[in-house]
Amino acid sequence: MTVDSTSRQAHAGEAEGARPEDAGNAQEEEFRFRDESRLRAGEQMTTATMARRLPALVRRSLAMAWQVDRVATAGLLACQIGSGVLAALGLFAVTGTLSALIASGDITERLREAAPRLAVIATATGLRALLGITVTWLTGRLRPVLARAAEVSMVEAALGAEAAATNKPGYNDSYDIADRGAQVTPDLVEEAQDVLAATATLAAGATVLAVIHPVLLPLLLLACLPQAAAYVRAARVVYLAGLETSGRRRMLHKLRWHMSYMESGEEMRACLAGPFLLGRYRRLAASVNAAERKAAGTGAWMGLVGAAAGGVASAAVWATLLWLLVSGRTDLAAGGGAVFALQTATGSVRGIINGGARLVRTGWYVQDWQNFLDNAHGQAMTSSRGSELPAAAPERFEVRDVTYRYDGAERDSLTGVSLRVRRGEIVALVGENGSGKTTLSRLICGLLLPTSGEVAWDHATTVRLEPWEAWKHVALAPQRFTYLPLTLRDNITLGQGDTGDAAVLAACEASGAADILPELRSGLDTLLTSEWFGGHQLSGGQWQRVVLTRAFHRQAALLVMDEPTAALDARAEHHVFTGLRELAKDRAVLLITHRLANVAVADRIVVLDRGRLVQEGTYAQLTREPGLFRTLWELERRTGHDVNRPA
Ligand SMILES: Nc1ncnc2c1ncn2[C@@H]1O[C@H](COP(=O)(O)OP(=O)(O)OP(=O)(O)O)[C@@H](O)[C@H]1O
Repeated sequence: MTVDSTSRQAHAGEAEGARPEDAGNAQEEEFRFRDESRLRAGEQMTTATMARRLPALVRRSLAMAWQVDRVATAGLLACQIGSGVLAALGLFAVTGTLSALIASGDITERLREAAPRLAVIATATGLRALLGITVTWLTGRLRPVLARAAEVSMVEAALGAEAAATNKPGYNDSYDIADRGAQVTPDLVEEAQDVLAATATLAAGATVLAVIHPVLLPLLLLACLPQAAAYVRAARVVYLAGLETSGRRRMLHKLRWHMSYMESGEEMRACLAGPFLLGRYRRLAASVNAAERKAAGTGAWMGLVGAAAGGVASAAVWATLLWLLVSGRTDLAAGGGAVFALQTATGSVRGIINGGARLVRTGWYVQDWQNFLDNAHGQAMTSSRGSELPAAAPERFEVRDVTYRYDGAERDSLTGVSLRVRRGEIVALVGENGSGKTTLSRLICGLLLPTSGEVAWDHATTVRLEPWEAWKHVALAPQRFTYLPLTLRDNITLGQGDTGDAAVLAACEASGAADILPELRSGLDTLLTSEWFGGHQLSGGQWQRVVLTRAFHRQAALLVMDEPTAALDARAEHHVFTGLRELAKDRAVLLITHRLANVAVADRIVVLDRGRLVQEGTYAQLTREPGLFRTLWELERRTGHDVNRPA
């Protein structure tokens, strides 16, 4: 589709008779989800750079394989080396046998002389077959474990990164690319071993060839160079195309997900979004297909050129051998062995070239994975934070003149904000959409680190604290919460605080989740999802009660509730707010809500406007004095939200 025709269709929604599947924005079509910096980095990773890095990559992958399955890793190495040695023995025996058979003399005598070598050939062939089967078995055993381990290491790296890293543009894309590397880590180990085995066989062939005539081996190696270069270049083209299309492929995955899965299925149907999204999907898929087709075509051409060059070069080597024989520089008996040795060595060199090209390509992917592990998208927490332990029971959480700007954002989300909340106190954060309430709560929890200013827990700033130790003191009921496909109990405890059912049930009482329990077939042990058989699907408000239970169950010094009752019915909301004072007895509570009638429960109210703190006071003060709070509060009263809700 040309840009012109696309831009005409950009206004398809306005045109009469326009088809939704053709609707779209021309600029959007032009926007190829390209991350130029990543592409540049990919292009800089040349074959020579990769060849230099390969040994380290293979070492690291082997170390990981060793960690997850020592027996299989050692077994595979032993089998590959054994196979190489056997191939060498077999080769020596074959060339010896051929020389013996071709030599002059009595045929019975020649056969008798060849017999032990024939036995060696048979044994070596049999043993190699056995080793081949063992390699298949051990590879099948190691592959999935190694791939899973690589995936887990990525999740650990992702969790070990600053939350800010995940907000950076392109984070998910980098994760996907790295994930592809994780999937092919076992290939790296396998391909390295294949190359090793082929090298061992080549060594044997080389020894035989060197004895027959010193020119043969260098000639053979030289002849294979153009083919090797072509294969590696073809692999690089495919790799770079993968990088270039990764953003678009992610989008395809997302669109498929939204169109097919339960979560968004209803909206897709009722809003007739299907044809529109399918149209978008098809256009995007066509552009990815075109890029991949182009790369495959270029790769195939390079392969063809390489193969042709390889063919010509091999013909030259064979011609040299023929010339050696015809000119009498090599006798016929040695020539017979040379033919076989050359055949084997050529096969080995091809194996090394093919394996080597695959190894380099896999190396590029695995390098993406390693990059992610090493710097977790450039923001590993180990390099940005200290290791100080928080107080056993932090008393005071203080924000001092904090400014915060998200990565890639054009303006600050918070500017010069100061605030303090102590245990036993409820502080409410209010303000219009986008005023910075959630961002401020993330900073107080230590999830984000300030761009300037500081957040202190008692005397330690969050940047100096060991984050995982610090978060033991935080209970967070976020605005956008996570539906975990686990049992109700696991959804509440998240595997922590083994305090028994009494504590879990008390938290359920406080959040109102206790009302759900009679509906659940296995009580706390019911699986909360219908994605699998036997699971139970909760409603949106019921899920919010579960998330509140999760926060209440944690005996944390800081309780942050971001729109905790947005999905709750009036009775449940009333229940949560009447219980809040009791919960705050031993906690510092930060409450974010748009329902201003509810903030009467707070000791202090802080009002944010476009990232700045504009008012602070009690409910009584702020409802009296003119200002943003009172304006919003009056609007709420006029639209009837401020009704006294029934208990
Ligand atoms: N992950 C993010 N990456 C970039 N910018 C963000 C991110 N999250 C929030 N922002 C920006 O920061 C500003 C404040 O957002 P924040 O979510 O803190 O507001 P809020 O007051 O909690 O809004 P709401 O009432 O709608 O929940 C907004 O302009 C928003 O666009």
